[in-house]
Amino acid sequence: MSSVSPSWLQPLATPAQRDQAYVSVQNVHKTYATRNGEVHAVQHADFDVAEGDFLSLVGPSGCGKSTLVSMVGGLENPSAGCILVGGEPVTAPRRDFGYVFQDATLLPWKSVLDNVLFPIRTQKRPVAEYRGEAERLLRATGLWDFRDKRPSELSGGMRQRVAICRGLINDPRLLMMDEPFSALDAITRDDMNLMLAQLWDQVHKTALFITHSIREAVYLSDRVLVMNARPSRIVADIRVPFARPRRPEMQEDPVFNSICSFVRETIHAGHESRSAHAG
Ligand SMILES: Nc1ncnc2c1ncn2[C@@H]1O[C@H](COP(=O)(O)OP(=O)(O)OP(=O)(O)O)[C@@H](O)[C@H]1O
Repeated sequence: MSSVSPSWLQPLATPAQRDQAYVSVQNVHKTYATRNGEVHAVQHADFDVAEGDFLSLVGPSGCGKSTLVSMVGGLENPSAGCILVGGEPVTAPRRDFGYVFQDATLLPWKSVLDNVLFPIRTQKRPVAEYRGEAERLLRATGLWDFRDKRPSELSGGMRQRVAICRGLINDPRLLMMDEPFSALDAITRDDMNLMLAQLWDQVHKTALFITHSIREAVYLSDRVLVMNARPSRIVADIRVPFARPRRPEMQEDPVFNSICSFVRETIHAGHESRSAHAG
């Protein structure tokens, strides 16, 4: 790697910008007590996310990505440190959050449309008022013609699209997506990436996205945080220098490929230094 930092590589943790942050993760740690002792899942996570940014977390398996995003989403509590979203401490899941997980977990007896509207029903909001939004989302993701189908009649990619529509139906200010495409084949995954990039041009939401695919992270994101293997830390912060709308040709650009190489090398360097420690 060159010793001159490229312009897309940002300094780590810039607290001076904290006032403008929408999501603020402040020196967060998470330790799990297990039968075999303590597991330090996340250590010293300290970063902010501006409103409207699509931010991806990449890093080796087990480095704490899901734990970190679960804490931001109020599904887990930090052992130390604090997380603010919109200036409010996060202590539990919130109505203005949306979630999409690796497994779409759709209700098998409900139609596509009813699955998308399900959070509205559980939150006891007036379903009729959200039908227009459900239609808009289903059209934007190419699912409108399948609105009356059951999940078992859909492909894996279609089920994940339903899960994304469901995550967006209540117009969340923050959407968390934990490896939503990891169970899909490579061709479907490419299609999902194009679909999500186009959807983001319309919805402009703040998003936290976890993926093992470096190219997917760089293609979809405004910003990519690279995490090291445990004890996990954020080791690189990249501002992806491509305007929206994102075009598939972006993936042929030398800068795109330089960023992907940098992320890969950074992750591998963490692995190597850990192996050296272990030895
Ligand atoms: N509920 C839990 N109890 C005990 N340990 C846990 C728990 N949840 C996660 N861990 C541990 O915390 C560490 C971080 O897990 P986490 O799932 O956050 O990593 P990850 O980076 O998302 O992994 P992957 O990429 O494989 O999904 C792992 O060592 C994991 O075994």
